[in-house]
Amino acid sequence: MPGSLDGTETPEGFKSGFACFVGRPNAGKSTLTNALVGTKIAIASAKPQTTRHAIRGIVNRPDAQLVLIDTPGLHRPRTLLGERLNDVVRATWSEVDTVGVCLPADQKIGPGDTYLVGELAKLPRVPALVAVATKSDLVGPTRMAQHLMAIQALEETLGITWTHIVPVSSVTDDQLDVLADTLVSLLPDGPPLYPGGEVTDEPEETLVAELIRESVLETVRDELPHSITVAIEEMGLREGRPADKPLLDVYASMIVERDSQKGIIIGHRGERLRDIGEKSRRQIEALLGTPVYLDLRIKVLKEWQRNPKHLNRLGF
Ligand SMILES: Nc1nc2c(ncn2[C@@H]2O[C@H](COP(=O)(O)OP(=O)(O)OP(=O)(O)O)[C@@H](O)[C@H]2O)c(=O)[nH]1
Repeated sequence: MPGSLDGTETPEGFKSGFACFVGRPNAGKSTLTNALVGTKIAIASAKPQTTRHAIRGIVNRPDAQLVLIDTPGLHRPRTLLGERLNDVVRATWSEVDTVGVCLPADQKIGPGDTYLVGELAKLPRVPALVAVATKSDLVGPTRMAQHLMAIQALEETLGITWTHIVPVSSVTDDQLDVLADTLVSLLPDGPPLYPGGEVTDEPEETLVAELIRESVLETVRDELPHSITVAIEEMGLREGRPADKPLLDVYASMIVERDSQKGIIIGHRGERLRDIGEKSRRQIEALLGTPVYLDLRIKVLKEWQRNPKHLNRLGF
């Protein structure tokens, strides 16, 4: 008996399953996820390694439901955080039906890419691999042809098989439909895994923390390395408000490693901190559709990336 979506029967031949995009930092994974899902969920930014959580977007079509998981990048592990992230990545890879390996067309295939694909090849159960030549708008046909040949050549050097190789651009919407069809074709038959129009099953607190982190990175640009994380201390609707005038209280901490970084975030006379707070608040309101009171603080947790106690508290 097929499952039902909004009370209607699942059509014959309906497909559903999971996919994730992998690739070096800045390969265009988040942008591609957003372009396919059509809602901003994963966090895209010009800075590498902004995606730390497995954020899912759902592509709902009349013939299929494709659940996209946005994993953090695989690192050559140097810190405990790096190792934990790699475990998360491998666990995700083992659960999906297909992995889209994003190889940006404006960059030569490098050691980072071969390392990544090599790691995929080592999994006990290798998912269907689709090579996605991202950012096709940035190159001409000659460069694209070279790139596609280099991608093809990985089959022999790494002992893998691409089920498909698809060039796409998330910016000009080039071939996104082809990619969606390709990924859907690799899913098993089955009813929708998530009924209704949900686009994410990530807890709201995680999304809110990611939005704040994005605002910080946008505001401080190149002055702050990636040693910042955001923790939601408390989040809830304020009691005693009339039902038509809800207010969401959010108490959040931005966690940095050094006092000097705290100064960078605060800025001259606290201007930056105010900017970050304002930007974050507007984004959270847009995401959740509720007015927000945001209490944003900065904490210095020395060397949090290396300390297991801190990592556990932060959910890594
Ligand atoms: N021209 C062009 N730029 C793109 C395209 N896709 C992504 N970008 C840009 O490339 C940069 C990185 O994109 P992201 O989607 O954040 O990359 P990512 O792979 O998720 O990056 P990490 O989170 O660091 O792993 C951003 O500045 C995007 O705007 C594309 O199709 N064309």
